[in-house]
Amino acid sequence: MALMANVNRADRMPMSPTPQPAQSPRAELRDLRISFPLPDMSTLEVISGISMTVAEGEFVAVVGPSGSGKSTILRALCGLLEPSGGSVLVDGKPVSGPPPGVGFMFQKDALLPWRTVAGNIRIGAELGGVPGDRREERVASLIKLLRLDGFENAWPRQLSGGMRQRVSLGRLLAYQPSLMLMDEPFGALDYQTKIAMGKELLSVWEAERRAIIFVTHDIEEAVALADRVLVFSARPARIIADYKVMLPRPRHMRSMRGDPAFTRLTEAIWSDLALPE
Ligand SMILES: Nc1ncnc2c1ncn2[C@@H]1O[C@H](COP(=O)(O)OP(=O)(O)OP(=O)(O)O)[C@@H](O)[C@H]1O
Repeated sequence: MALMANVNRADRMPMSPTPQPAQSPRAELRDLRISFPLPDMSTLEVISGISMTVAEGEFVAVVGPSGSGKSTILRALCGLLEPSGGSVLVDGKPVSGPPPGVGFMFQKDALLPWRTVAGNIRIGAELGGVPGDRREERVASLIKLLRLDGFENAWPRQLSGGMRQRVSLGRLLAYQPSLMLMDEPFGALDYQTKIAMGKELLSVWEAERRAIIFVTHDIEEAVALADRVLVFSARPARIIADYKVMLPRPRHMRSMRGDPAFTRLTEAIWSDLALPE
């Protein structure tokens, strides 16, 4: 494990066992192990005993090398694959199929091209069981929150990449998930749009406080957004560090980058991942 000389030790939480939040966790992995069978009859061990919890309303970012198994844990949490060992719980219940109240957002948006902006967001409200008489109100408030006013009747093909991701986020929020699984949701956007989307996500998260697991390759993005940053090792993945991000909220994307605490934490994670200068 990397040296932590530059980091306030209070920022770093004990590695084992994972601390239990006071409220019942939204999501919990207990000694999760996942292996995949390979065509030559051997097995690929991807996750080797990960334990973690995500409390209600907590924003947890996950960083780690490519292929370390970050997306795999999200797939396990949404019931898309069965663990080889350990357990996966959402709202205290073992996951054995897509759990209710869990929503996803991926790098590539999956907007329906035959539905307008409002229509795409409305799907989330429909699937999330928002009563018919409250759907339009919910859709309208999300359109406002995500600054999509004036584009309610636009088609996905008429939108920029950032706007499409804002619509995806609107659809996810309309579903009213208690746990949001986000897999590099802004990874395909240009730098400026990515920063703007981070700001957008923070403002809706600060308003709605839903639990989030946010997978990213971008260390600065992880620190800027999250309450905690988990660092995965190379495959088979273990959690090699669990940082509490002590930066105050509300966070301001630009000024925060000049904060020495921000720099110390990003540098510590760079060293954990042994990334070159
Ligand atoms: N169904 C599968 N069968 C075999 N191997 C798989 C399967 N799904 C994932 N893997 C392997 O598991 C490993 C972890 O994949 P995963 O997509 O979780 O990594 P990741 O950390 O999200 O990577 P990246 O950051 O590049 O997106 C990879 O080596 C991948 O090839």
